[in-house]
Amino acid sequence: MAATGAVVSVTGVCWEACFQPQRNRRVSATKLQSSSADAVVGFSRKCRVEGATLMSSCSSAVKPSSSSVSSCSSKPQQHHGRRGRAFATMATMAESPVASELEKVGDVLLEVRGLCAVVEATGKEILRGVDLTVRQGEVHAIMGKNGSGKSTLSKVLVGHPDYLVTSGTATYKGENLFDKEPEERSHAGLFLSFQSPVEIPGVSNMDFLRMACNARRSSLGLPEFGPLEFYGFLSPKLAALNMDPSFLDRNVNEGFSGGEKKRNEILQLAVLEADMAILDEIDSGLDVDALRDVAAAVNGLRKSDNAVLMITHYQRLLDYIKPTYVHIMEAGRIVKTGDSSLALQLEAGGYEALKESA
Ligand SMILES: Nc1ncnc2c1ncn2[C@@H]1O[C@H](COP(=O)(O)OP(=O)(O)OP(=O)(O)O)[C@@H](O)[C@H]1O
Repeated sequence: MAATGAVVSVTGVCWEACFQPQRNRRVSATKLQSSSADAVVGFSRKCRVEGATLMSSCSSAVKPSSSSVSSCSSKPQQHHGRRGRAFATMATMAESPVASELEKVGDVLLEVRGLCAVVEATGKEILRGVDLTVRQGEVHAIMGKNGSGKSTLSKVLVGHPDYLVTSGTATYKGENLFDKEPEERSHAGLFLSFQSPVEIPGVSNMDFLRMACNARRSSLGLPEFGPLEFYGFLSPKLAALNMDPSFLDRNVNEGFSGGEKKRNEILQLAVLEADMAILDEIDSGLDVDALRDVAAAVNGLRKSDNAVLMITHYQRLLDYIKPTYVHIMEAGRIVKTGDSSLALQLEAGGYEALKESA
């Protein structure tokens, strides 16, 4: 199933369509039904080859800005032209776990230290020493002015091919995240909901979701769902998001409105078994009802052993999904961390007010 882009985004395969939408514009349903293992392996091989090539050619090309205030080294550590996406377990979308359960201090799920990354093609430095620790049961909100590097951080974590990590570390579940192919990151339970979800013509939403779900289940040693069984599994999730079943027959995101695409991203999140969901501006483009539905769905997925990292510009999302921590990102690094009051302070006075209070 190489699905082509579709399933790759979940298993590592769909990645290709997501990040090279022009090249992968046409993904046939037939292709989706072919062996996903072949697709994933083939894709991984391709990435490794590209990675090796890019690594060698980039070592001289990458020259972080001398005006940068970062302590990032200029030597790329690893090419991250690999992708992956995953999602978190969804027992029910209706109810959040009890607060006391979530308030327990969980194990560290993701630990990022001194992460620096550049645009692979130009060497432009974007991430300049990000430090971040996410524990199980936590919700982290990352806020920051436009262009501060929030989306880049999320994409580097899942292995977007546009970026090179030049220094720093990211440990996920105790293992080096950057040692993993994107699909391995996905299988390990890392999921990214895109800020601008791509359309995948030729691939029905139902096929995409089922293949993504089954790829994840296989990686967990669980039996795959047949079409009918999957529909039974999917229906309540669809209902919880107030999505019409007709969306399942349409091609992935094709012709969807901005808000429908966001709901569809969360539907993907809901059918996948992930441990860490990175949600990049899931609130953008949503009307008030859709925001409430999407937030309820995310809350319903929260468990004591998973975590959410949300990128947002607005308090309105945090009214629904309460963050454990709020981080402010500026010029490629996290410059301030606090509790939910930090977002309220930001809402009231803007970024200048935060600087004054620093
Ligand atoms: N592939 C790329 N090629 C060139 N520049 C890039 C690339 N990716 C990111 N950038 C630049 O890096 C900076 C950070 O981008 P990023 O999308 O991470 O910001 P952001 O904080 O998510 O912004 P916003 O709030 O507007 O979504 C921007 O100046 C952007 O133009």
